[in-house]
Amino acid sequence: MSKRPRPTFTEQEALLFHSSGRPGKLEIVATKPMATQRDLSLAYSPGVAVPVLAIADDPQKAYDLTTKGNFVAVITNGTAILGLGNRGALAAKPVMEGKSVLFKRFADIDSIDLEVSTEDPDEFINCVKFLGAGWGGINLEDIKAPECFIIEQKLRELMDIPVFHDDQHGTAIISAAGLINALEMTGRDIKSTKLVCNGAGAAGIACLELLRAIGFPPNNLILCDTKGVIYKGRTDGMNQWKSGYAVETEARTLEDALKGADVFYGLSAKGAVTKEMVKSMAAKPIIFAMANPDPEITAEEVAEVRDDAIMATGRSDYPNQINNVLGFPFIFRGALDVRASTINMEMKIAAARALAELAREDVPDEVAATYGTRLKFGPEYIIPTPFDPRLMSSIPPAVAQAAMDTGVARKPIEDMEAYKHQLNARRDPIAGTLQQVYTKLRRSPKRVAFAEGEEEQVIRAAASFVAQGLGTALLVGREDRVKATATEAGIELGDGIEIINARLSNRNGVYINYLYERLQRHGFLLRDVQRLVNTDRNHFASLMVANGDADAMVTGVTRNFSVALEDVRRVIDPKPGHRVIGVSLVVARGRTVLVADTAITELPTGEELAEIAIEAAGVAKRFGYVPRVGMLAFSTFGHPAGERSEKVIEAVKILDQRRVDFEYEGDMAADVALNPDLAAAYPFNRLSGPANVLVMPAFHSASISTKMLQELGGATVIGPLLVGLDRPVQLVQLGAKDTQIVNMAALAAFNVSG
Ligand SMILES: NC(=O)C1=CN([C@@H]2O[C@H](COP(=O)(O)OP(=O)(O)OC[C@H]3O[C@@H](n4cnc5c(N)ncnc54)[C@H](OP(=O)(O)O)[C@@H]3O)[C@@H](O)[C@H]2O)C=CC1
Ligand SMILES: CC(=O)C(=O)O
Ligand SMILES: [Mg+2]
Repeated sequence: MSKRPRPTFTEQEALLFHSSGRPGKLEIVATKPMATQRDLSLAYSPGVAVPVLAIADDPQKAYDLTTKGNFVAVITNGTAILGLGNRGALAAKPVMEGKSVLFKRFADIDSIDLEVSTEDPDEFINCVKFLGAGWGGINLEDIKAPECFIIEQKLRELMDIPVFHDDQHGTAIISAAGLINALEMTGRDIKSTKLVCNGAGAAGIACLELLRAIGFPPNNLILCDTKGVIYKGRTDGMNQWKSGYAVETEARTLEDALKGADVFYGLSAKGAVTKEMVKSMAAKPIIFAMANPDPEITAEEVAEVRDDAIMATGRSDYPNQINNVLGFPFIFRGALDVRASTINMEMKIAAARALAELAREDVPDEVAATYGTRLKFGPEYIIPTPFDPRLMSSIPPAVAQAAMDTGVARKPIEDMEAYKHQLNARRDPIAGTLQQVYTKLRRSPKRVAFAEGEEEQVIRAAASFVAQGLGTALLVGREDRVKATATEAGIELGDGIEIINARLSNRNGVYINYLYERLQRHGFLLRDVQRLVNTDRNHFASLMVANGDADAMVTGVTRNFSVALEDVRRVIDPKPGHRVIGVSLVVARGRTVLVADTAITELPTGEELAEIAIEAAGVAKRFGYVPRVGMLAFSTFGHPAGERSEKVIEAVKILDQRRVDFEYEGDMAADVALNPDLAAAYPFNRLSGPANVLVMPAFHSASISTKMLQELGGATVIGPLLVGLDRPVQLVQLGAKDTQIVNMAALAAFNVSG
């Protein structure tokens, strides 16, 4: 089996990720203006009394007047944190925060984590039942068996919102989906397939419950725990839930049970299965080793002893990730959207079937771009990945439909097609965009020169670039300095990082000749050029790229953008027939737009604005978008008239003449370009939807608007990306942090300007 490169990270990086900036992973943002006295009077007393009385009168109104309908609480007591066991409620908080941000990231669900510090089920139940009315649903998490069964069952009885223990049902749904496909691929029938599940806790028991519900004969399902096989008559380490799955069998150990078995489900702990056991399984065995963070047996170990296995783990860095992240955001999305009172078995089966179905479908272009390759239904692709954008439009409708069919939907969906469109609009596209860049690089790693190689954050970025399998990092700097900084900061300089000292490099002769040729008629003496090559890292790194010694370059941490760009431009020209511009990716409220020119031309002419539009549309295409370019001004279609708008009008005429192959329109104000309701006043507008590329009338408006969006609008801004140079170079902002540098290095290596 082929292995994807592992996006490894160090323990230090994991801690820094969580502690940097605002500690933790979540913040709460107001959705209504809180600016004036009137706003406050409406948000709080006295205005808030009106919705209070409305809800007191009709509790269902809480869905319309509060966050309830889009709000899920992730609740734990920390007794079974991943496969790490009982580590206490507080230690579970990073996992629960993680789950909350995944709800938001994948399904636009707002969520809060709650850590309840008790191991007593009754105390836990009491706590949750009194708190729960304000939420649309409850995701119980990492609570150990058997207490989790008591807690969930009781809360389901007491509450009229979905209470869903994700380790039980989420895992059961995702693994069932993968299994349905693996069975089909290996020509097996559900009625005669023998499955062994190691782990008789929350996840293991629920998985078998779902398998029975989809048609597995109970006698073909063998369950094991730390004491071995759960057979009829066993008394040691038993409870009523395990008893429900006890079978008549001679097998007493996992080793006995796996002899000749078709399927292994691992929901226990790292390393619980040996290669010998895998060897003893039936032909074409199906092995789902799902313990986190490390599986029962690794894909490599299985590959050593079998070449006919279908292998899946809970990890994102190998093919076939069977992890509940594929389910919970989308299952709750569907349940919340019909205001379901519960998540029942029919909804779970519908989710599993929809997920299995999705992996069999042809992968459309947009998804292929996200994966970096066109995956095909087969042993290494039995289940979609969490980044598959189709999950959002296929799982929630299936869950919602099943809720409606079984009478638990309090607000049935009237138009399913319209609902699917709404779901698509809720997706956050930028993560997919960056994911696509990273995936492509992993398949075709590049050599990237990090010009400011002695800076701590640059060394950190280089180490991360290499560890993520994106390529080789060439740190330009003095070896002793780089090493001393790395040691002091606790960064390991492993394979894949090369330190290149400009002064000692054997390429200097070549670089000096190259640069002298370019600069000799621009007032530079040979001595000046020698000094630049030997002592200036931007010149040196640019020369590496220009002479094919590096594929791409990143710089800018220690120098102003314009100064760094000047250095680079001495070495590298614009690509013939292209214009150098800056494009920023602005991500806000689930929408990504490209803004140009955010870096170079101060007051572009009409001709220059047209060229900027062409370059920016090219970048949009490289990212997999179909460009719709809004040529922005303070005017909309000639009103009010003004000198800058005339340039924009001229640019549109030039684009008309050039018959470019993308949609563009203007002059138009930003709100008309982005808001279809406002655009409706101009029926002749040629854009088929809201603009996704905004060409600003001048550098100042581009720079000011993106920076304001970042500071005031909560937008994430990536860039400006330098576009139109003959070689891939990216400049980060002065003082950029390591993650920003890695992103820019990756974007440089990906070569956004094509
Ligand atoms: N991939 C995914 O999406 C998910 C994976 N998981 C993983 O499943 C595992 C169990 O989680 P969960 O069910 O919540 O935990 P629980 O604590 O509820 O259950 C753990 C079960 O595993 C058994 N067990 C532990 N170690 C071994 C071992 N070495 N050999 C055999 N049995 C063992 C325990 O046996 P006993 O009863 O004898 O104590 C118990 O039955 C974890 O590793 C977790 O990360 C869970 C949810 C989702
Ligand atoms: C993924 C998950 O929920 C677990 O391992 O517990
Ligand atoms: Mg869990």
